[in-house]
Amino acid sequence: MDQARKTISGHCRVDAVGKVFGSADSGPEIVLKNCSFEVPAGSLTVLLGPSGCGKSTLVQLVAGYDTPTLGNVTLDGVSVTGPGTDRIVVFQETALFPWMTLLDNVAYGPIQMGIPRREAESEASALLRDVGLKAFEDRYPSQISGGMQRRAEVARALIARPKLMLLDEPFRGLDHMSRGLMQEYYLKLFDQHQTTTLFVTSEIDEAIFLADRLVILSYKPTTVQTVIDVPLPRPRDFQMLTSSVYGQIKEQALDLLYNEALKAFDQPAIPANGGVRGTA
Ligand SMILES: Nc1ncnc2c1ncn2[C@@H]1O[C@H](COP(=O)(O)OP(=O)(O)OP(=O)(O)O)[C@@H](O)[C@H]1O
Repeated sequence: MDQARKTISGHCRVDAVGKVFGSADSGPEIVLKNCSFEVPAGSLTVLLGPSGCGKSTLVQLVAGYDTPTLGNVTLDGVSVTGPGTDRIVVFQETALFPWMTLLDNVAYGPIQMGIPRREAESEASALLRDVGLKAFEDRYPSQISGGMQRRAEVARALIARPKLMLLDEPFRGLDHMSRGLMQEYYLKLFDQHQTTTLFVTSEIDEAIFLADRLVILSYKPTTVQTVIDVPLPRPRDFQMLTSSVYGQIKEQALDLLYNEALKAFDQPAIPANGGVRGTA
């Protein structure tokens, strides 16, 4: 990867965003309320919040797959009004084409954009090497493990040179050891490519280990509780999980999240009419 590709673009602002879901039948559900935070260019910013609080909803709004009810999202000062090639989302579910080899999967996007096949394949091959899959580039997705599939997906996202990478719980569902290894791998990749990243997780350890800054969310109606800078040096390794800085940040994050997680746990089921009382 040449220096020219190291970018300091991708500054994202989520400004006073609100999102209400619902229908005439179910009634309104205020999921996000006055949510504001920034993803500084070149940073790895992690959104951390209890399950169901609206993290994926925020990703959808930043990706432009959905629009806020209130507020605004900008990327490098330009309002997000729909999906664009400047943002790539990597989801938990694999989106690799099962009928293509890993090399073809990663080279697919550039070839579609008109890049000559040899050039696209050479770049795809270099990226697969970066994610530790060089020896597997002729395999099909079904012939590799779940963790390898996620790495191939990250390679496929990086080849598109997005300004902003959005990763929505990409390591969810992997076993504990694979997840830890994926985090280390991902950090190496981030240090190398420096693509501005918004990473979503509900795992505190994963969040602190990866983040330059943590954006901690409340439970619904969800807003930003606080933003915590993570001053752990890079490159990082798992030894840092025992450092005092790490311990202090974890304590702070746990304090903030515990009560919100309880709210999520205790939430009563929403009745079919969304809890709206009839007028007798
Ligand atoms: N398209 C939609 N229509 C109606 N409600 C929605 C829609 N998308 C999300 N919601 C509601 O928004 C809330 C937040 O969902 P979201 O998936 O964003 O949370 P999350 O924090 O990503 O959850 P998890 O950590 O469990 O993946 C939920 O109550 C969900 O039912």
